[in-house]
Amino acid sequence: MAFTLHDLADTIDARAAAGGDASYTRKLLDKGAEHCAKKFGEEAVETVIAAVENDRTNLINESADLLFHLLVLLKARGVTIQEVEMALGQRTSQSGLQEKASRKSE
Ligand SMILES: N=c1c2ncn([C@@H]3O[C@H](COP(=O)(O)OP(=O)(O)OP(=O)(O)O)[C@@H](O)[C@H]3O)c2ncn1[C@@H]1O[C@H](COP(=O)(O)O)[C@@H](O)[C@H]1O
Repeated sequence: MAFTLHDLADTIDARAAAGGDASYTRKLLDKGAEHCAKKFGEEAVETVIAAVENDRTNLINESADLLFHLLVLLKARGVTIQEVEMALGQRTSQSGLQEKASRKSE
């Protein structure tokens, strides 16, 4: 069976609950949400560079780093992947352009 973001989120939950610091995830979380956000930003920039350079292998690897750091950031702020999926699910009844227009009128 394919490895999913839910599997990764479960691993991150387990690392957060475990004692000690022999874990990169735990190290990030112990440094706080602001540090996790900074790391996510760095990975986003590296992903952008890979995309602009049209480096397919790097784009895949940087995207994996980016998604891992997003899940750690969500964990640091107490947001679950299910909540993000719910937000995406609520958008399926309208197009991206409609969703953008509705935000402008708020
Ligand atoms: N998917 C990942 C994953 N992707 C990227 N990374 C780490 O993210 C870091 C990003 O690279 P950088 O060069 O930006 O970071 P760095 O210079 O090493 O780190 P800093 O000292 O700057 O924080 C690397 O150290 C990668 O190993 C990950 N670390 C862990 N996971 C997953 O999380 C699981 C739990 O990992 P641990 O918490 O380490 O047990 C692992 O089994 C993996 O499935």
